[in-house]
Amino acid sequence: MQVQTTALPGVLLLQPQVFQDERGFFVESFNQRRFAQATGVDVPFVQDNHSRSRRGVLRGLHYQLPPHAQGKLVRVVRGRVWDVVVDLRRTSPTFGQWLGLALDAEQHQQLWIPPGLAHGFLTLSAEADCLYKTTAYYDPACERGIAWNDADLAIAWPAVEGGYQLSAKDDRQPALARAALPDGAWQS
Ligand SMILES: Cc1cn([C@H]2C[C@H](O)[C@@H](COP(=O)(O)OP(=O)(O)O[C@H]3O[C@@H](C)C(=O)[C@@H](O)[C@H]3O)O2)c(=O)[nH]c1=O
Repeated sequence: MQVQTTALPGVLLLQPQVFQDERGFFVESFNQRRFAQATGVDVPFVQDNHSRSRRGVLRGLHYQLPPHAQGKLVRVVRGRVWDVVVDLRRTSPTFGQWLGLALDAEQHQQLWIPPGLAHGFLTLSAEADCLYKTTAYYDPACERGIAWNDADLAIAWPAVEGGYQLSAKDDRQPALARAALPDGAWQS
């Protein structure tokens, strides 16, 4: 597994080894020991999520507050998305900065997002299936969001034919400046 650091501390782009042959491919999509060795992150994952989205669907930007803050290991098994994370860790040198990158089913990349970042994605292909593991259970009471189009963040979402489609909830998320953030640690 190859590990690439990113502009946001702790956010890692992982490239697992893909075994191609005449039948198709094989990949270890998750191996706890290999993941811990490669990233230095040794955390239990407790929930696996799967969402399907049509082109133009934009989900996000989502996070959960402590004590249910989530680390997420994200991959795409069908189609292509543009994935975005925003650093919400007040003590981070990159607080308030965002990172966007493409994830797709062909390349099998995975994005490790530690607790303390908001996450979202835009579907670029006709359909996309996104799978992600989380380090804490879903907790609606701790669920929070930030506006995808917050002018201060100025996220450069790619243009998509037909425009963006959001949930009613994501249509009215607050700007980062008005978002509920903990002062202290994000780790659960
Ligand atoms: C996230 C989640 C949702 N749900 C339910 C609540 C709701 O009725 C339905 C759809 O929820 P949402 O609209 O929040 O789904 P969605 O917009 O796909 O939310 C997800 O977005 C991406 C970007 C993330 O990073 C995830 O952590 C998660 O927040 O599924 C669960 O039961 N468990 C979960 O873990």
